Amino acid sequence: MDGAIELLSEHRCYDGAQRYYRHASREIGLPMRFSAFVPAQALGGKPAPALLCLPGLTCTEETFMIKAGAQRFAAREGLVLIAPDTSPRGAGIEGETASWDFGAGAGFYLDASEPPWSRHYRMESYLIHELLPLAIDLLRVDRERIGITGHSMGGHGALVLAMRHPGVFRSLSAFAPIAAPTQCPWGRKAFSGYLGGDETRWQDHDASILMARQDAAPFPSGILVDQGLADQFLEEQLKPDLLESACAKAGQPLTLRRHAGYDHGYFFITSFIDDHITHHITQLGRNA
Ligand SMILES: N[C@@H](CCC(=O)N[C@@H](CSC=O)C(=O)NCC(=O)O)C(=O)O
Repeated sequence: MDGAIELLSEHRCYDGAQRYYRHASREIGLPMRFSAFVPAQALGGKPAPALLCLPGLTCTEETFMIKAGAQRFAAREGLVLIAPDTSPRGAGIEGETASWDFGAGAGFYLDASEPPWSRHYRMESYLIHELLPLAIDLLRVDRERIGITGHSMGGHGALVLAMRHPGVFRSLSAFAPIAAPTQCPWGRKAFSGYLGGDETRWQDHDASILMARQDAAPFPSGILVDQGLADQFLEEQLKPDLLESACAKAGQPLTLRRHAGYDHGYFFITSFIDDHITHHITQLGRNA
Protein backbone atom coordinates (compact mmCIF):
# COMPACT_ATOMS: atom_id res chain seq x y z
CA MET A 1 0.00 0.00 0.00
CA ASP A 2 1.43 3.35 -0.96
CA GLY A 3 -0.55 5.64 1.38
CA ALA A 4 -2.10 7.75 -1.43
CA ILE A 5 -4.84 10.02 -0.10
CA GLU A 6 -8.05 10.46 -2.07
CA LEU A 7 -10.44 13.37 -1.46
CA LEU A 8 -13.85 11.71 -1.81
CA SER A 9 -15.98 14.83 -1.37
CA GLU A 10 -15.78 18.41 -0.17
CA HIS A 11 -18.62 20.61 1.06
CA ARG A 12 -18.57 24.31 1.90
CA CYS A 13 -19.45 24.65 5.60
CA TYR A 14 -19.38 27.84 7.73
CA ASP A 15 -16.94 29.35 5.23
CA GLY A 16 -14.63 26.39 5.77
CA ALA A 17 -14.63 22.94 4.18
CA GLN A 18 -16.09 19.63 5.29
CA ARG A 19 -14.07 16.90 3.62
CA TYR A 20 -14.16 13.11 3.37
CA TYR A 21 -11.00 11.19 2.56
CA ARG A 22 -9.92 7.63 1.85
CA HIS A 23 -6.37 6.37 1.95
CA ALA A 24 -4.43 3.13 1.82
CA SER A 25 -3.45 2.64 5.45
CA ARG A 26 -0.01 1.27 6.21
CA GLU A 27 -0.90 0.37 9.82
CA ILE A 28 -4.26 -1.24 9.07
CA GLY A 29 -3.26 -2.83 5.79
CA LEU A 30 -6.61 -1.86 4.25
CA PRO A 31 -8.23 1.30 2.89
CA MET A 32 -9.41 3.61 5.67
CA ARG A 33 -11.71 6.62 5.60
CA PHE A 34 -11.66 9.73 7.72
CA SER A 35 -13.37 13.10 7.71
CA ALA A 36 -12.08 16.58 8.46
CA PHE A 37 -13.59 19.99 8.95
CA VAL A 38 -11.12 22.70 7.97
CA PRO A 39 -12.16 26.18 9.12
CA ALA A 40 -11.70 29.18 6.86
CA GLN A 41 -8.71 30.41 8.91
CA ALA A 42 -6.88 27.15 8.20
CA LEU A 43 -7.65 26.84 4.51
CA GLY A 44 -4.77 28.96 3.32
CA GLY A 45 -3.10 30.14 6.45
CA LYS A 46 -0.73 29.14 9.16
CA PRO A 47 -0.82 25.88 11.12
CA ALA A 48 -4.07 25.50 13.06
CA PRO A 49 -5.02 23.71 16.29
CA ALA A 50 -6.96 20.49 15.82
CA LEU A 51 -9.32 18.21 17.72
CA LEU A 52 -9.36 14.46 17.09
CA CYS A 53 -12.97 13.32 17.60
CA LEU A 54 -13.43 9.58 18.23
CA PRO A 55 -16.91 8.19 17.55
CA GLY A 56 -18.58 5.32 19.36
CA LEU A 57 -19.79 1.81 18.61
CA THR A 58 -21.50 1.34 15.23
CA CYS A 59 -20.35 4.76 13.98
CA THR A 60 -18.25 5.70 10.97
CA GLU A 61 -16.09 8.67 10.03
CA GLU A 62 -19.31 10.44 9.04
CA THR A 63 -21.33 10.19 12.26
CA PHE A 64 -19.70 12.88 14.39
CA MET A 65 -19.55 15.33 11.50
CA ILE A 66 -23.22 15.04 10.56
CA LYS A 67 -24.70 14.74 14.07
CA ALA A 68 -22.61 16.64 16.65
CA GLY A 69 -23.05 20.12 15.20
CA ALA A 70 -19.43 20.93 16.01
CA GLN A 71 -18.52 22.80 12.82
CA ARG A 72 -20.32 26.03 13.80
CA PHE A 73 -18.15 26.35 16.92
CA ALA A 74 -14.94 25.01 15.38
CA ALA A 75 -15.33 27.60 12.61
CA ARG A 76 -15.66 30.34 15.22
CA GLU A 77 -12.45 29.20 16.92
CA GLY A 78 -10.36 28.27 13.87
CA LEU A 79 -10.17 24.65 15.03
CA VAL A 80 -9.66 21.73 12.63
CA LEU A 81 -11.85 18.67 13.41
CA ILE A 82 -10.73 15.18 12.44
CA ALA A 83 -12.90 12.05 12.80
CA PRO A 84 -11.71 8.53 11.95
CA ASP A 85 -13.74 5.42 11.30
CA THR A 86 -14.25 3.16 14.33
CA SER A 87 -12.50 0.06 12.94
CA PRO A 88 -11.00 -1.48 9.84
CA ARG A 89 -13.60 -2.52 7.26
CA GLY A 90 -13.56 -5.62 5.12
CA ALA A 91 -10.77 -7.45 6.90
CA GLY A 92 -12.38 -10.72 5.86
CA ILE A 93 -12.44 -12.15 9.37
CA GLU A 94 -15.20 -14.65 10.08
CA GLY A 95 -17.76 -13.07 12.40
CA GLU A 96 -16.40 -9.56 11.84
CA THR A 97 -19.88 -8.11 11.32
CA ALA A 98 -21.80 -10.56 13.48
CA SER A 99 -22.28 -8.22 16.46
CA TRP A 100 -22.47 -4.45 16.80
CA ASP A 101 -20.19 -4.22 19.84
CA PHE A 102 -17.21 -6.24 18.56
CA GLY A 103 -15.39 -6.38 15.24
CA ALA A 104 -16.41 -3.96 12.48
CA GLY A 105 -17.53 -0.65 13.97
CA ALA A 106 -16.06 -1.58 17.34
CA GLY A 107 -12.27 -1.37 17.13
CA PHE A 108 -11.93 0.08 20.65
CA TYR A 109 -8.95 2.23 19.54
CA LEU A 110 -6.37 -0.40 20.46
CA ASP A 111 -3.94 -2.71 18.67
CA ALA A 112 -5.24 -6.28 18.87
CA SER A 113 -2.69 -8.85 19.94
CA GLU A 114 -4.83 -11.91 19.20
CA PRO A 115 -5.17 -13.54 15.79
CA PRO A 116 -7.07 -13.17 13.57
CA TRP A 117 -7.73 -9.57 14.75
CA SER A 118 -4.08 -8.62 15.19
CA ARG A 119 -3.37 -8.40 11.46
CA HIS A 120 -5.67 -5.45 10.70
CA TYR A 121 -7.24 -4.25 13.98
CA ARG A 122 -4.52 -1.74 14.87
CA MET A 123 -6.52 1.41 15.54
CA GLU A 124 -4.14 2.81 18.18
CA SER A 125 -1.11 2.67 15.89
CA TYR A 126 -3.24 3.90 13.02
CA LEU A 127 -4.36 7.02 14.87
CA ILE A 128 -1.08 7.90 16.57
CA HIS A 129 1.49 6.91 13.97
CA GLU A 130 -0.40 7.37 10.72
CA LEU A 131 -3.55 9.51 10.80
CA LEU A 132 -2.18 12.29 13.01
CA PRO A 133 1.07 12.71 11.04
CA LEU A 134 -0.96 12.61 7.83
CA ALA A 135 -3.34 15.30 9.15
CA ILE A 136 -0.44 17.46 10.28
CA ASP A 137 0.93 17.48 6.72
CA LEU A 138 -2.30 17.45 4.74
CA LEU A 139 -4.36 19.90 6.79
CA ARG A 140 -1.55 22.06 8.16
CA VAL A 141 -2.30 21.08 11.74
CA ASP A 142 0.01 22.47 14.44
CA ARG A 143 1.49 19.32 16.03
CA GLU A 144 1.89 21.15 19.34
CA ARG A 145 -1.83 22.00 19.53
CA ILE A 146 -3.82 18.79 19.13
CA GLY A 147 -6.63 17.83 21.51
CA ILE A 148 -8.71 14.65 21.71
CA THR A 149 -12.33 13.93 22.56
CA GLY A 150 -14.76 11.11 21.96
CA HIS A 151 -18.12 9.58 22.71
CA SER A 152 -18.74 6.30 24.55
CA MET A 153 -16.24 3.84 23.00
CA GLY A 154 -14.64 6.97 21.56
CA GLY A 155 -14.56 8.55 25.01
CA HIS A 156 -12.69 5.47 26.22
CA GLY A 157 -10.33 5.91 23.26
CA ALA A 158 -9.75 9.59 24.01
CA LEU A 159 -8.99 9.05 27.70
CA VAL A 160 -6.76 6.03 27.14
CA LEU A 161 -4.81 7.34 24.14
CA ALA A 162 -4.20 10.65 25.92
CA MET A 163 -2.62 8.81 28.85
CA ARG A 164 -0.78 6.18 26.81
CA HIS A 165 0.83 8.83 24.57
CA PRO A 166 1.95 11.67 26.82
CA GLY A 167 2.68 14.88 24.97
CA VAL A 168 0.75 14.00 21.83
CA PHE A 169 -2.53 15.53 23.01
CA ARG A 170 -2.59 18.86 24.86
CA SER A 171 -6.27 18.84 25.83
CA LEU A 172 -8.77 16.12 26.68
CA SER A 173 -12.51 15.74 27.04
CA ALA A 174 -15.14 13.03 26.64
CA PHE A 175 -18.89 12.48 26.29
CA ALA A 176 -20.31 9.53 28.21
CA PRO A 177 -17.05 7.54 28.02
CA ILE A 178 -16.68 3.85 28.78
CA ALA A 179 -14.64 4.88 31.79
CA ALA A 180 -13.69 1.48 33.23
CA PRO A 181 -13.80 -1.05 30.37
CA THR A 182 -12.27 -3.91 32.37
CA GLN A 183 -15.40 -3.77 34.51
CA CYS A 184 -18.20 -3.61 31.96
CA PRO A 185 -19.60 -6.05 29.39
CA TRP A 186 -18.62 -4.00 26.31
CA GLY A 187 -15.01 -3.68 27.46
CA ARG A 188 -14.65 -7.25 28.68
CA LYS A 189 -15.98 -8.63 25.40
CA ALA A 190 -13.66 -6.42 23.35
CA PHE A 191 -10.56 -6.98 25.47
CA SER A 192 -10.97 -10.74 25.65
CA GLY A 193 -11.36 -10.89 21.86
CA TYR A 194 -8.65 -8.42 20.91
CA LEU A 195 -6.16 -8.85 23.77
CA GLY A 196 -6.76 -12.41 24.97
CA GLY A 197 -7.63 -13.92 28.30
CA ASP A 198 -4.85 -12.46 30.46
CA GLU A 199 -6.74 -9.67 32.23
CA THR A 200 -3.58 -8.04 33.54
CA ARG A 201 -2.90 -6.93 29.95
CA TRP A 202 -6.33 -5.29 29.75
CA GLN A 203 -5.39 -2.84 32.48
CA ASP A 204 -3.17 -0.83 30.13
CA HIS A 205 -6.32 0.06 28.18
CA ASP A 206 -8.59 1.04 31.06
CA ALA A 207 -8.85 4.79 31.66
CA SER A 208 -9.65 4.52 35.36
CA ILE A 209 -6.76 2.15 36.02
CA LEU A 210 -4.34 4.25 33.95
CA MET A 211 -5.42 7.40 35.76
CA ALA A 212 -5.07 5.84 39.21
CA ARG A 213 -1.48 4.91 38.29
CA GLN A 214 -0.42 8.47 37.45
CA ASP A 215 2.15 10.09 39.75
CA ALA A 216 1.06 13.57 38.70
CA ALA A 217 -1.91 15.01 36.85
CA PRO A 218 -1.37 14.34 33.13
CA PHE A 219 -3.68 17.23 32.22
CA PRO A 220 -3.14 19.83 34.96
CA SER A 221 -5.44 22.34 33.24
CA GLY A 222 -8.29 19.88 33.63
CA ILE A 223 -10.33 17.24 31.80
CA LEU A 224 -13.98 17.84 30.87
CA VAL A 225 -16.44 14.93 30.89
CA ASP A 226 -20.18 15.22 30.28
CA GLN A 227 -22.57 12.44 31.23
CA GLY A 228 -26.33 12.20 30.81
CA LEU A 229 -28.22 10.80 33.79
CA ALA A 230 -30.91 9.25 31.56
CA ASP A 231 -28.22 7.40 29.60
CA GLN A 232 -29.40 3.83 29.10
CA PHE A 233 -25.81 2.56 29.35
CA LEU A 234 -24.73 4.54 32.41
CA GLU A 235 -24.86 1.94 35.17
CA GLU A 236 -23.85 -1.19 33.30
CA GLN A 237 -21.31 0.10 30.77
CA LEU A 238 -19.96 3.57 31.52
CA LYS A 239 -19.15 3.91 35.25
CA PRO A 240 -17.91 7.52 35.38
CA ASP A 241 -17.71 7.36 39.19
CA LEU A 242 -14.67 5.10 38.85
CA LEU A 243 -12.90 7.67 36.66
CA GLU A 244 -13.84 10.37 39.13
CA SER A 245 -12.26 8.41 42.01
CA ALA A 246 -9.14 7.70 39.95
CA CYS A 247 -8.74 11.38 39.07
CA ALA A 248 -9.07 12.32 42.73
CA LYS A 249 -6.35 9.77 43.59
CA ALA A 250 -4.03 11.13 40.88
CA GLY A 251 -4.71 14.78 41.68
CA GLN A 252 -6.09 15.20 38.17
CA PRO A 253 -8.57 18.11 37.92
CA LEU A 254 -11.78 16.74 36.42
CA THR A 255 -14.98 18.55 35.60
CA LEU A 256 -17.54 15.72 35.46
CA ARG A 257 -20.92 17.21 34.68
CA ARG A 258 -23.96 15.03 35.27
CA HIS A 259 -26.95 16.21 33.25
CA ALA A 260 -30.45 15.21 34.31
CA GLY A 261 -32.66 13.92 31.52
CA TYR A 262 -30.04 13.44 28.78
CA ASP A 263 -29.59 10.02 27.16
CA HIS A 264 -26.63 8.47 25.31
CA GLY A 265 -27.32 9.81 21.85
CA TYR A 266 -26.20 12.68 19.69
CA PHE A 267 -28.91 15.06 20.97
CA PHE A 268 -26.90 14.96 24.21
CA ILE A 269 -23.62 15.58 22.40
CA THR A 270 -24.91 18.47 20.34
CA SER A 271 -26.26 20.09 23.50
CA PHE A 272 -22.80 20.39 25.04
CA ILE A 273 -20.37 20.35 22.09
CA ASP A 274 -19.81 24.10 22.29
CA ASP A 275 -18.49 23.73 25.84
CA HIS A 276 -16.05 21.05 24.66
CA ILE A 277 -14.81 23.17 21.75
CA THR A 278 -14.27 26.05 24.18
CA HIS A 279 -12.50 23.72 26.65
CA HIS A 280 -10.09 22.56 23.96
CA ILE A 281 -9.36 25.88 22.28
CA THR A 282 -8.74 27.50 25.67
CA GLN A 283 -6.07 24.89 26.43
CA LEU A 284 -4.66 24.66 22.89
CA GLY A 285 -4.57 28.40 22.30
CA ARG A 286 -6.29 30.39 19.58
CA ASN A 287 -4.40 31.56 16.52
CA ALA A 288 -3.46 35.24 16.90
N1 LIG B 1 -27.08 -0.56 18.02
C1 LIG B 1 -27.05 -0.36 19.42
C2 LIG B 1 -26.81 1.08 19.78
C3 LIG B 1 -25.48 1.56 19.32
C4 LIG B 1 -25.18 2.94 19.87
O1 LIG B 1 -25.91 3.46 20.67
N2 LIG B 1 -24.06 3.50 19.45
C5 LIG B 1 -23.70 4.78 19.96
C6 LIG B 1 -22.37 4.67 20.61
S1 LIG B 1 -22.46 3.52 21.95
C7 LIG B 1 -20.86 3.41 22.53
O2 LIG B 1 -19.87 3.47 21.92
C8 LIG B 1 -23.71 5.79 18.84
O3 LIG B 1 -23.00 6.77 18.87
N3 LIG B 1 -24.53 5.54 17.85
C9 LIG B 1 -24.65 6.37 16.68
C10 LIG B 1 -25.81 7.30 16.70
O4 LIG B 1 -26.07 7.91 15.67
O5 LIG B 1 -26.44 7.47 17.77
C11 LIG B 1 -28.31 -0.84 20.07
O6 LIG B 1 -29.05 -1.47 19.37
O7 LIG B 1 -28.48 -0.60 21.27
